[in-house]
Amino acid sequence: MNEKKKTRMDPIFIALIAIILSLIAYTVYQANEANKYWLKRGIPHRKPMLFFGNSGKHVLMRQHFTENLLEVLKDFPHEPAVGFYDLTRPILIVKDIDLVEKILVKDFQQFMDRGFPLDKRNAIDISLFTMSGKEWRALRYKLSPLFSTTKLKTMYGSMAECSQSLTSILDQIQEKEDIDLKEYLGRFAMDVIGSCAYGIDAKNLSEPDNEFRKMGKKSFEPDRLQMLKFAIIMCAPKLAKLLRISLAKTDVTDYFCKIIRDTIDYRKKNDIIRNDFLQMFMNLKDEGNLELRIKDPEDEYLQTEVSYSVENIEFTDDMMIGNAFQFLQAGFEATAAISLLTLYELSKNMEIQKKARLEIVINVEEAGGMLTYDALRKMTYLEQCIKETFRVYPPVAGLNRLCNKDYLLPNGYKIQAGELVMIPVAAVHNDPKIYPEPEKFRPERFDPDQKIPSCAFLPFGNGPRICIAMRFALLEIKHCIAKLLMNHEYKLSPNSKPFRLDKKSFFMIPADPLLFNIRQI
Ligand code: HEM
Repeated sequence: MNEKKKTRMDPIFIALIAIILSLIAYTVYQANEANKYWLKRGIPHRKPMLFFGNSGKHVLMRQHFTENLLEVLKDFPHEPAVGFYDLTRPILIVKDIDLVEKILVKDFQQFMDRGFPLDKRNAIDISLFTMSGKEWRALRYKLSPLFSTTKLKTMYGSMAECSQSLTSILDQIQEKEDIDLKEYLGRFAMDVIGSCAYGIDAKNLSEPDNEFRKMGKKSFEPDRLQMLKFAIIMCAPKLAKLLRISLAKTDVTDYFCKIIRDTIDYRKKNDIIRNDFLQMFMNLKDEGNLELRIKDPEDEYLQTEVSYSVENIEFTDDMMIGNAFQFLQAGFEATAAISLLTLYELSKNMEIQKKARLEIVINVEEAGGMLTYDALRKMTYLEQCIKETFRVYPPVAGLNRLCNKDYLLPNGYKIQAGELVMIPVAAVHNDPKIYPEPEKFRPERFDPDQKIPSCAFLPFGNGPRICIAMRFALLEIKHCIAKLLMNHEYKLSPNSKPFRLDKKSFFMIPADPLLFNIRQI
């Protein structure tokens, strides 16, 4: 009886093994074929590994993505564009700054989208960053006024309140005590965005163990599952859609979305109108539609009144929540990282720190002892220090663009419609032809009389898809550093380990805590 059962199972078992082996063989074949893409296109590239392409070390968290790109590009110092495999997905890396300018600015119409495969069923993934085409254009147009000078001046008061809390906490620190500034700057950045964006007192500085801080930190904590999800979304977008894979971490997004929803309800119930990001999203939702004015190229010869056709694009609930969440999240990590790294560089170069402080003190005195918006604007050397930090540690490794129509490069090579292009920011920032001795920290590179080509400095990207909040982020960082340098002197603690990049992080942040000793002035 047992014998009979065994013989009946065998064919099923064999068939199953055959199916699995065929699937493996098919997957290996497909991956192998994918690895021939740049060879067939005649584009210089590094030999890819099966399944891992050229990004294996990064995906396995053994190398930061910025280092990954720099290492590959080192093999091709004279090539303006190089083929790269992000796992199995081919991407054209363009580092020649004239080409970069064409892609990001001059021929933007052909490189308008980021090519992020967006699954609209995941509300939280819908944001200005991931949106494309007409929807992106209409929303970008509506949101840009959020960052006008008038709006920034209004938000400046909230920033000043948060920085006052920060310096009061730092005042309590003893001179010889080692402090990990990253934690304090992270709390400050969260309080600022909570307050400027949503009118919330997030209390990260006063109550460091609160839920807002924990969730904010968690949203950027890299883990292997997140890496895997990202890899599936980028390399197999159809599979990602089928499995409804989202980059969002459910507990984090649930928490922040609840805050956003509760704040909206509270404002509606109590007729509260504020001058912040959330109000703008609420107004758009009330208007119902985003109006898109489309210029008809056929009419351009008329040269007089240009005629527009108008298209209405619905501003959905999901768009409101997704964008509100992205604005909240985008403000957390990168601003704190750059503030920390500016203080790190200024602590390694005490002369630069002294020079920056002198400029701050003079301008504050001229403004009657207050760190006002206008006083801050005059601090050009401080701004140069921050820009140099951005050059050395650009938070975002690459700017992605999707080519939507065949595009001929000056060297005769064609970028095909549907191909992904990436601008490797750190490679541009480390080009010795633009920045001699790029490994050195030199704020003088950004002296007003130094002419740096516009697409040679890209921490916020460039062109119509440049970071919408660039001025806000710069203002926050500059205000924070000015306030800290006004009140304290910063030195690196002898116990601080040398800077080592955190390979697991999305941004360029240190793997070990940078320890400082501070002295009240
Ligand atoms: C130091 C801080 C920041 C850095 C370094 C940074 C960097 C960037 C970069 C590199 C891009 C892509 C640009 C491109 O593709 O050309 C971007 C886009 C974007 N950023 Fe930022 N960002 C920062 C802060 C913020 C903040 C605080 C917000 C929101 C309040 C924000 C909102 C956005 C949005 C919505 C986009 C998409 C813009 C679009 O596609 O139209 N960013 N950012």
